[in-house]
Amino acid sequence: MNTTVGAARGALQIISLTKRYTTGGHTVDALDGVSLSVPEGTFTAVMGPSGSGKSTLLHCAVGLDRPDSGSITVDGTVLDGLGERGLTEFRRARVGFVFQSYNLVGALTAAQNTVLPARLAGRRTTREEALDALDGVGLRDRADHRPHQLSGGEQQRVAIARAVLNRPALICADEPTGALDLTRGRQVLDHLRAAVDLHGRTVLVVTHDPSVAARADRVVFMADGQVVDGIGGDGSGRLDAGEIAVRMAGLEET
Ligand SMILES: Nc1ncnc2c1ncn2[C@@H]1O[C@H](COP(=O)(O)OP(=O)(O)OP(=O)(O)O)[C@@H](O)[C@H]1O
Repeated sequence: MNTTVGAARGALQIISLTKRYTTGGHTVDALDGVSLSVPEGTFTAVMGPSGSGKSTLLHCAVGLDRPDSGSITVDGTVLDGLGERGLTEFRRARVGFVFQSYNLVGALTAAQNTVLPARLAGRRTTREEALDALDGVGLRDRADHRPHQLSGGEQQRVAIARAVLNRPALICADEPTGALDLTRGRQVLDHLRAAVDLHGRTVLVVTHDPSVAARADRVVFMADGQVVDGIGGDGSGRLDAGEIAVRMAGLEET
């Protein structure tokens, strides 16, 4: 089944993506014909049972992994034919990461980490720019701290400042609040929301948490490597965490 959710044009367009893993004679269709369009300036959450293909989808969308077939376009850049070097340049210039496994460089200060992707992409940056970005996540006074001197939540906020400063076409987050307490998790979501509402960024978040998904404009549900359901995205206002939890429970039962 191919399911297309959302508008025809967008910051991210995924068409008929497939990805199969074969390990020790065992085959898994991690992505089984996923089509998804994420409009610019929106916040989309991806939910689904464990093993449904969420991380694989996110990794393919940002060029960290390659699908077996299908097409991915991010803000006009078609990833399909890009070589390793092209993909690396694409990631540096066009995507902001808030991933647990793609975190801050330990030897650099918060300010240096914040401007790192922009510098790697060849853009000149100033300390003032870094301080402004850190100010946006309430961490201006921590600019000269190194990651080990920051809490987990503060590190996530530096990752968000970094993601926003680089002006990427797409900000992707994998369980951005997973390791955080309620208050810090809420702050991280406030900052991601502000990146969309104040800076017009496009955000894609994978989460298991209905209250996190409820902060999105739209929730896309996956099961068995396919997009099987969606909620929101029609501009009708706040999503309801209870409704999201009910849909998730339905997927986990099947
Ligand atoms: N490198 C790999 N080798 C073999 N199988 C893999 C690999 N990566 C993922 N898979 C399999 O592909 C399927 C989808 O995995 P994926 O990590 O995308 O799911 P997920 O929805 O993100 O799960 P979770 O919520 O548990 O993180 C799973 O069955 C998983 O075991």
